[in-house]
Amino acid sequence: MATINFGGVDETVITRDEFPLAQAREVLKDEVIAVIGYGVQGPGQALNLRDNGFNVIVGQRKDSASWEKAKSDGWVEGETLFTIEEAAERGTIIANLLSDAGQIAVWPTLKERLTAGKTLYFSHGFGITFKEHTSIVPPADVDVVLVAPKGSGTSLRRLFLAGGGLNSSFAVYQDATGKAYEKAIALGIGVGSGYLFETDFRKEVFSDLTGERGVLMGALAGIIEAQYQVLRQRGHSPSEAFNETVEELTQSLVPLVGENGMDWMFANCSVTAQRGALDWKGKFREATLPVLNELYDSVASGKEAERTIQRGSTPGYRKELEAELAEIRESELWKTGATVRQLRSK
Ligand SMILES: NC(=O)c1ccc[n+]([C@@H]2O[C@H](COP(=O)([O-])OP(=O)(O)OC[C@H]3O[C@@H](n4cnc5c(N)ncnc54)[C@H](O)[C@@H]3O)[C@@H](O)[C@H]2O)c1
Ligand SMILES: CC(C)(O)[C@@H](O)C(=O)O
Ligand SMILES: [Mg+2]
Ligand SMILES: [Mg+2]
Repeated sequence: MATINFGGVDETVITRDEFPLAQAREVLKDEVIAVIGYGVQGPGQALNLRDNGFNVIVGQRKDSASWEKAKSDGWVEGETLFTIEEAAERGTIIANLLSDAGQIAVWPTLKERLTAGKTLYFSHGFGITFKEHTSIVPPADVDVVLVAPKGSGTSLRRLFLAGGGLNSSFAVYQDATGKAYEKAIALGIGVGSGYLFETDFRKEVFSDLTGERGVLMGALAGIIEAQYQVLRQRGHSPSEAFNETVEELTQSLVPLVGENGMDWMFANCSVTAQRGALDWKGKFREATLPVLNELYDSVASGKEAERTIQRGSTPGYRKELEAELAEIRESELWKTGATVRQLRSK
């Protein structure tokens, strides 16, 4: 463990230097990690764990698209790929990577197989924190831990294959064996984390739901739509509106922010741009602060969880979701994006 100063605040974090892969393998050498669910996080975590030398099996609904995907990723039926019931039976660490709404329906199946000394693992504090809505209450004699990669399962796998790691938070909710803490860290290293920072289940879910509804996804998509609309309504072409709103953001400026911070990105743009951005930044902050506070309140009150569960448990919801995504894909903005992406290689 290392104490690192983050902008003036000391935090204890774990990196692969302090907790190398060999140590993680030693901690988990007698464990069978059953990754339940093979959607987005499932493949990323299961494949990274497998390639890192851990004993991993996958549990998935048979004859689903994800079952076929698991087979094409090299998981073998009857050897490393099982039904959810059988994988949970065989696993000593049950990694619950079903969708958050799906976890409710499958919970009785998992609970029955969580015998004393096993570990229940999550990548989100959702099920435990919102137990009034999910009824997920683990038996007292199992360890309950969390490792939440801060990014898509796709990125977790891509970064791993490129020799890097995605930062993750980790938490222990219940330590029945006295070893939950080291197991959580070992799992975090095993799934391919960059550095690990500690949290608790409640803070993880509150921050995660806020982040994805806010700057990371919801606010980003909303502000892009708004600016594109303004430029189009003021007579600019799709190319001009898209390049000034999205293409430059993703291809030029945000990578600069990632490399060296916001001020460095500013410093690498014209003085004209810097003056304007500095003058307008505050207005955007003040305009969005009330919305972000409203969002946090909605998360903290359980309203967001309730809606996620209610929508996610509605039959046919996946189709509705796909229709909403198709509406975005088919909009002028994002159709322009598709054309612009094709032109990148020209
Ligand atoms: N998607 C991400 O990149 C990401 C990132 C960090 C954390 N997480 C967390 O990881 C967990 C898994 O998320 P995900 O996005 O990979 O899930 P997902 O939506 O891709 O679904 C995962 C699997 O759940 C299965 N499933 C859903 N409902 C089911 C049911 N009723 N019965 C049986 N199987 C069912 C699906 O077949 C799928 O294989 C969640 O807790 C999520 O919040 C996800
Ligand atoms: C990848 C995200 C947005 O960070 C994750 O939180 C999710 O729910 O998929
Ligand atoms: Mg999330
Ligand atoms: Mg997240």
